[in-house]
Amino acid sequence: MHAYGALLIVALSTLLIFIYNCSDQVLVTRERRKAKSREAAARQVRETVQARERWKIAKDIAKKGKGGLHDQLSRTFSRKKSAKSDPLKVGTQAKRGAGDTFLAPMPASSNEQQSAASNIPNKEPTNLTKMLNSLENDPHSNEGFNLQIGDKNIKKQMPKGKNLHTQSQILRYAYGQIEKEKAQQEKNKNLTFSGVISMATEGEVRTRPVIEVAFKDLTLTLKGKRKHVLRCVYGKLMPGRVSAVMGPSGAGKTTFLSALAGKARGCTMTGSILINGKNESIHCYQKIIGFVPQDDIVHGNLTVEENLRFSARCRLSADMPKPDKVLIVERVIESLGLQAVRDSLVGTVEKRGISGGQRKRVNVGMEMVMEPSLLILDEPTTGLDSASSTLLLKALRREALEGVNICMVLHQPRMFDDIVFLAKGGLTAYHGPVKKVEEYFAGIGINVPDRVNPPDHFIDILEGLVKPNGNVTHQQLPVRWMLHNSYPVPPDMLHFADQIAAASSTNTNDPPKPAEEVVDQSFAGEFWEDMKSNVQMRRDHIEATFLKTKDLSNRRTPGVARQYRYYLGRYDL
Ligand SMILES: Nc1ncnc2c1ncn2[C@@H]1O[C@H](COP(=O)(O)OP(=O)(O)OP(=O)(O)O)[C@@H](O)[C@H]1O
Repeated sequence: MHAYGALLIVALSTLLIFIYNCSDQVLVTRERRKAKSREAAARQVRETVQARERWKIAKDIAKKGKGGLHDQLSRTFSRKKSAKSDPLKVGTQAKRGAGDTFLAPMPASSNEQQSAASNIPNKEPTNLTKMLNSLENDPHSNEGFNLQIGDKNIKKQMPKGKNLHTQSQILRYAYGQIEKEKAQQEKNKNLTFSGVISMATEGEVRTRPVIEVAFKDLTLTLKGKRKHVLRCVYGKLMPGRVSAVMGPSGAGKTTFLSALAGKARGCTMTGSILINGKNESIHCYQKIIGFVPQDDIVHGNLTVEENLRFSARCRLSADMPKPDKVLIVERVIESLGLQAVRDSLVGTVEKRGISGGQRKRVNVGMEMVMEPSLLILDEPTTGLDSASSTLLLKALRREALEGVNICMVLHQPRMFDDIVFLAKGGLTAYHGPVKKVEEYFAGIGINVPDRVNPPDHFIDILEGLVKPNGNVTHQQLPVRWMLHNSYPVPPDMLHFADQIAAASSTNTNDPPKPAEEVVDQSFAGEFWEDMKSNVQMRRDHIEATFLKTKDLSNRRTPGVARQYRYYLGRYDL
């Protein structure tokens, strides 16, 4: 009996060791098979596209040939006909009958032109096109994208997932769509921004709900410490535009993004954030807000594709067909240039995976695949080389073309529409279109020297590294912005307003007073305040994690049980 038991244990252990050692091999083989089927699908789609191209060229040639023959015959017949019809001296064009088929093409009368035009389907510009035209002409216009959250058209505009079941069918569908989009892009190269959108909207492009974020007198104060980390911020982030937040280190850029995303912890927030003009909590839209923090959000033990697919399956609408989810993931892989490493493990500290730059792109991709309406990114290009950051910014630009509102902290000044300059203390020094930033600073006497990048120069001034010329001091810049926009100036900053007024009248410059008085506290008082702020921070965290807010995003994501199933079935397509 004992011998049998021991034998059974040994057999089971051997089996387990065998399974453990073979599991890697099984997974590798499975990955290889998947890669093969993907390559086959891509090849098939490419061949179809090439065949279609060849067919189009042949059709054009045939058409030209037919046109030549048609013209020749037309000339012959029209000579005979005109000789016959000359005596009748038909001044105006007679009605064309069946026998006139071979008549040479004649200039159509205006009536005919009109009727011909009326036969062409009348392509009225869509709402999105109209809006983008107006946005191009007036970037400050309050007219946003017209599609609102809760719009019933959103579902209608979704691409039909078709009844695709097998992996190769789904992949062929995804690659086919991507090839189509590439061809469209190639065609649209010379079009303007609104031209591209109008082409896109006339096709079968899905439109996302839009989020416009306006903030008024937004102030964040550290609980217990009464220190402002963000102060009196006014402005608006528009859908379809890329906004960059810039400023010196410690100015409060990350804090600003966290406040926008509803993730600011340990702070008391005053002022208001309006979503699409309504005073609603940003938490109600969490399902359609993407947030890429500075730290990694990727799973090191999954491959690039698995990470993206897992995020898409858990965060896209549960009603969306699987092929459409695959298409979205493929599109993101393509636009972030991750094709070459799609099957590579992301990696952990112990196990080396993809490079740091690729990892950063996967982080961004994790949020792009959930098709956000508001995408917030904290330094997405940090650590990337120039080519990779250009690629990433281009991918984000394409997202903006779909109406996504993008706001990110950037250090490299390029490829964005609006800019927010934060000065130390979380105060705004400028917020508006990038085109007008130089004009604004020149208006207050700050000119950019030759061969210096304007945003770099302004950040150096805000940091206090470069002294601005004239009577301006870097501490005055936020108050100058408040006065420029007639925003109320906080009482403890009024002396800056007085300095500015005095400087403009007498050209004198008083030494700046300290912005905030430092209150000396006893050890016991400091200890008590620290304790209080720690408890409040914990309470904030628990509230944010466990308290449910009303969802207004109009997206029904899979429940926890289903997400867990996706997690367990990570190798499933
Ligand atoms: N919850 C918090 N608790 C304590 N201090 C905080 C908190 N949030 C923000 N701060 C402080 O606010 C200031 C601004 O921080 P933030 O991370 O927003 O700066 P930043 O502009 O993003 O800087 P960097 O460019 O260096 O990342 C810092 O001094 C930071 O210590």
